[in-house]
Amino acid sequence: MRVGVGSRNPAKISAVEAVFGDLDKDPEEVGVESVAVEPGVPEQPFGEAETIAGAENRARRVHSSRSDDSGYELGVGLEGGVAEVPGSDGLFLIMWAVVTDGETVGRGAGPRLQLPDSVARRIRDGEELGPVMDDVLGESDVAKKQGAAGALTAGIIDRQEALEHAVAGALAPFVTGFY
Ligand SMILES: O=P(O)(O)OP(=O)(O)OP(=O)(O)OC[C@H]1O[C@@H](n2cnc3c(O)ncnc32)[C@H](O)[C@@H]1O
Ligand SMILES: [Mg+2]
Repeated sequence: MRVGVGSRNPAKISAVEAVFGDLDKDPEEVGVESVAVEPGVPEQPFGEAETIAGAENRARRVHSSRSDDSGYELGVGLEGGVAEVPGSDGLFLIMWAVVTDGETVGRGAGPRLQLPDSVARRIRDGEELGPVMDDVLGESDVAKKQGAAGALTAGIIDRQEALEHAVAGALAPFVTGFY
Protein backbone atom coordinates (compact mmCIF):
# COMPACT_ATOMS: atom_id res chain seq x y z
CA MET A 1 0.00 0.00 0.00
CA ARG A 2 1.36 3.40 -0.94
CA VAL A 3 0.59 6.23 1.46
CA GLY A 4 1.35 9.90 0.75
CA VAL A 5 1.63 12.47 3.55
CA GLY A 6 1.04 16.10 2.62
CA SER A 7 3.95 17.64 4.49
CA ARG A 8 7.72 17.60 4.76
CA ASN A 9 7.56 18.06 8.53
CA PRO A 10 9.34 15.07 10.15
CA ALA A 11 6.98 15.05 13.17
CA LYS A 12 4.01 14.57 10.85
CA ILE A 13 5.69 11.91 8.71
CA SER A 14 6.85 9.96 11.77
CA ALA A 15 3.33 10.05 13.19
CA VAL A 16 1.89 8.49 10.04
CA GLU A 17 4.66 5.89 9.89
CA ALA A 18 4.05 4.97 13.52
CA VAL A 19 0.31 4.52 13.02
CA PHE A 20 0.74 2.31 9.97
CA GLY A 21 3.42 0.44 11.90
CA ASP A 22 0.82 -0.33 14.57
CA LEU A 23 -1.55 -1.81 12.02
CA ASP A 24 -1.45 -5.55 11.72
CA LYS A 25 0.30 -5.43 8.37
CA ASP A 26 3.68 -6.44 7.07
CA PRO A 27 5.67 -3.17 7.33
CA GLU A 28 7.22 -4.03 3.97
CA GLU A 29 3.75 -3.69 2.46
CA VAL A 30 3.26 -0.08 3.52
CA GLY A 31 5.32 2.66 1.93
CA VAL A 32 4.93 6.13 3.45
CA GLU A 33 6.17 9.04 1.33
CA SER A 34 6.12 12.75 2.02
CA VAL A 35 4.83 15.21 -0.54
CA ALA A 36 4.95 19.00 -0.23
CA VAL A 37 1.47 20.38 -0.93
CA GLU A 38 -0.28 23.66 -0.25
CA PRO A 39 -2.79 23.47 2.59
CA GLY A 40 -4.79 26.33 1.06
CA VAL A 41 -5.36 27.96 4.44
CA PRO A 42 -3.41 30.66 6.34
CA GLU A 43 0.02 29.67 7.76
CA GLN A 44 -1.60 29.83 11.16
CA PRO A 45 -5.10 28.38 10.89
CA PHE A 46 -7.51 29.86 13.43
CA GLY A 47 -10.50 27.78 14.47
CA GLU A 48 -11.59 24.22 13.83
CA ALA A 49 -12.99 24.93 10.35
CA GLU A 50 -9.77 26.40 8.94
CA THR A 51 -7.68 23.68 10.51
CA ILE A 52 -9.79 20.80 9.24
CA ALA A 53 -9.93 22.43 5.79
CA GLY A 54 -6.14 22.55 5.70
CA ALA A 55 -5.92 18.87 6.59
CA GLU A 56 -8.49 17.91 3.97
CA ASN A 57 -6.88 20.01 1.23
CA ARG A 58 -3.54 18.37 1.97
CA ALA A 59 -5.02 14.87 1.92
CA ARG A 60 -6.88 15.40 -1.36
CA ARG A 61 -3.92 17.10 -3.03
CA VAL A 62 -1.56 14.32 -2.05
CA HIS A 63 -3.96 11.66 -3.20
CA SER A 64 -4.21 13.26 -6.62
CA SER A 65 -0.53 14.23 -6.81
CA ARG A 66 0.60 11.14 -8.67
CA SER A 67 -0.96 10.42 -11.99
CA ASP A 68 1.21 7.47 -12.92
CA ASP A 69 0.04 3.90 -12.53
CA SER A 70 1.25 3.52 -8.96
CA GLY A 71 -0.48 6.58 -7.39
CA TYR A 72 -1.09 6.78 -3.67
CA GLU A 73 -3.89 4.61 -2.39
CA LEU A 74 -4.26 6.87 0.63
CA GLY A 75 -3.52 10.57 0.98
CA VAL A 76 -2.98 11.87 4.50
CA GLY A 77 -3.20 15.52 5.55
CA LEU A 78 -2.28 16.89 8.96
CA GLU A 79 -2.87 20.47 10.04
CA GLY A 80 -2.16 22.27 13.28
CA GLY A 81 -4.18 25.25 14.38
CA VAL A 82 -5.37 27.27 17.32
CA ALA A 83 -8.95 27.61 18.48
CA GLU A 84 -11.17 29.17 21.08
CA VAL A 85 -13.01 26.44 22.91
CA PRO A 86 -16.54 27.17 24.15
CA GLY A 87 -16.70 26.91 27.91
CA SER A 88 -13.09 27.95 28.37
CA ASP A 89 -11.59 31.39 28.21
CA GLY A 90 -8.35 30.23 26.62
CA LEU A 91 -6.79 29.63 23.25
CA PHE A 92 -5.93 26.02 22.49
CA LEU A 93 -3.50 24.26 20.19
CA ILE A 94 -5.55 21.86 18.07
CA MET A 95 -4.71 19.39 15.31
CA TRP A 96 -6.67 17.55 12.66
CA ALA A 97 -5.89 14.64 10.34
CA VAL A 98 -7.75 13.69 7.17
CA VAL A 99 -7.23 10.47 5.21
CA THR A 100 -8.77 9.87 1.79
CA ASP A 101 -8.70 7.24 -0.91
CA GLY A 102 -10.30 9.71 -3.29
CA GLU A 103 -13.85 8.74 -2.30
CA THR A 104 -14.12 8.08 1.40
CA VAL A 105 -12.86 10.81 3.73
CA GLY A 106 -11.84 9.95 7.30
CA ARG A 107 -11.31 12.69 9.88
CA GLY A 108 -9.73 12.63 13.32
CA ALA A 109 -8.46 15.16 15.83
CA GLY A 110 -5.65 15.12 18.34
CA PRO A 111 -5.60 16.55 21.85
CA ARG A 112 -6.37 20.17 22.62
CA LEU A 113 -3.74 21.82 24.72
CA GLN A 114 -4.27 25.20 26.31
CA LEU A 115 -1.67 27.78 25.40
CA PRO A 116 -0.21 29.97 28.13
CA ASP A 117 -1.65 33.50 28.06
CA SER A 118 1.71 34.94 27.02
CA VAL A 119 1.77 32.69 23.95
CA ALA A 120 -1.95 33.08 23.20
CA ARG A 121 -1.60 36.86 23.19
CA ARG A 122 1.11 36.74 20.52
CA ILE A 123 -0.92 34.38 18.34
CA ARG A 124 -3.97 36.63 18.62
CA ASP A 125 -1.71 39.50 17.55
CA GLY A 126 -0.91 37.66 14.35
CA GLU A 127 2.22 35.60 15.03
CA GLU A 128 2.58 31.92 14.09
CA LEU A 129 2.77 29.35 16.85
CA GLY A 130 5.91 27.62 15.55
CA PRO A 131 8.16 30.71 15.64
CA VAL A 132 6.61 31.85 18.94
CA MET A 133 7.43 28.49 20.55
CA ASP A 134 10.99 28.69 19.17
CA ASP A 135 11.33 32.16 20.66
CA VAL A 136 9.86 31.24 24.04
CA LEU A 137 11.96 28.09 24.37
CA GLY A 138 15.15 29.56 22.88
CA GLU A 139 15.31 26.67 20.42
CA SER A 140 14.87 26.26 16.69
CA ASP A 141 12.43 24.14 14.69
CA VAL A 142 10.40 23.12 17.73
CA ALA A 143 7.47 22.36 15.40
CA LYS A 144 9.60 19.71 13.67
CA LYS A 145 10.67 18.12 16.94
CA GLN A 146 8.85 17.84 20.28
CA GLY A 147 6.41 20.56 19.24
CA ALA A 148 4.29 22.74 21.45
CA ALA A 149 2.73 19.52 22.74
CA GLY A 150 6.11 18.42 24.12
CA ALA A 151 6.82 21.80 25.66
CA LEU A 152 3.35 22.22 27.18
CA THR A 153 3.34 18.76 28.79
CA ALA A 154 6.98 18.70 29.91
CA GLY A 155 7.55 15.88 27.46
CA ILE A 156 4.76 13.58 28.64
CA ILE A 157 3.62 13.60 25.05
CA ASP A 158 5.26 15.16 22.00
CA ARG A 159 3.93 16.46 18.69
CA GLN A 160 4.39 13.12 16.93
CA GLU A 161 2.45 11.21 19.55
CA ALA A 162 -0.33 13.81 19.63
CA LEU A 163 -0.62 13.61 15.85
CA GLU A 164 -0.72 9.81 15.96
CA HIS A 165 -4.07 9.98 17.74
CA ALA A 166 -5.49 12.24 15.06
CA VAL A 167 -4.23 9.93 12.30
CA ALA A 168 -5.62 6.85 14.03
CA GLY A 169 -9.06 8.45 14.15
CA ALA A 170 -8.90 9.52 10.52
CA LEU A 171 -7.95 6.00 9.47
CA ALA A 172 -10.97 4.44 11.13
CA PRO A 173 -13.14 4.14 8.00
CA PHE A 174 -10.33 2.28 6.25
CA VAL A 175 -9.33 -0.16 8.96
CA THR A 176 -12.55 -1.12 10.73
CA GLY A 177 -15.81 -2.66 9.59
CA PHE A 178 -18.03 0.03 11.06
CA TYR A 179 -18.35 2.39 8.11
O1 LIG B 1 5.38 21.99 7.01
P1 LIG B 1 4.00 21.91 7.54
O2 LIG B 1 3.33 20.62 7.24
O3 LIG B 1 3.14 23.08 7.18
O4 LIG B 1 4.16 21.87 9.15
P2 LIG B 1 3.96 23.00 10.25
O5 LIG B 1 4.88 22.72 11.38
O6 LIG B 1 3.99 24.37 9.64
O7 LIG B 1 2.52 22.68 10.83
P3 LIG B 1 1.10 23.26 10.46
O8 LIG B 1 1.18 24.08 9.20
O9 LIG B 1 0.14 22.14 10.49
O10 LIG B 1 0.77 24.19 11.70
C1 LIG B 1 0.34 25.54 11.58
C2 LIG B 1 1.15 26.44 12.46
O11 LIG B 1 1.06 26.02 13.81
C3 LIG B 1 2.35 25.68 14.30
N1 LIG B 1 2.24 24.48 15.11
C4 LIG B 1 1.29 23.56 15.06
N2 LIG B 1 1.51 22.58 15.95
C5 LIG B 1 2.64 22.93 16.57
C6 LIG B 1 3.40 22.35 17.58
O12 LIG B 1 3.06 21.20 18.16
N3 LIG B 1 4.50 22.98 17.97
C7 LIG B 1 4.88 24.15 17.42
N4 LIG B 1 4.20 24.75 16.45
C8 LIG B 1 3.11 24.14 16.05
C9 LIG B 1 3.21 25.46 13.06
O13 LIG B 1 4.57 25.67 13.29
C10 LIG B 1 2.64 26.48 12.12
O14 LIG B 1 3.15 27.76 12.47
MG1 LIG C 1 2.70 24.95 8.00
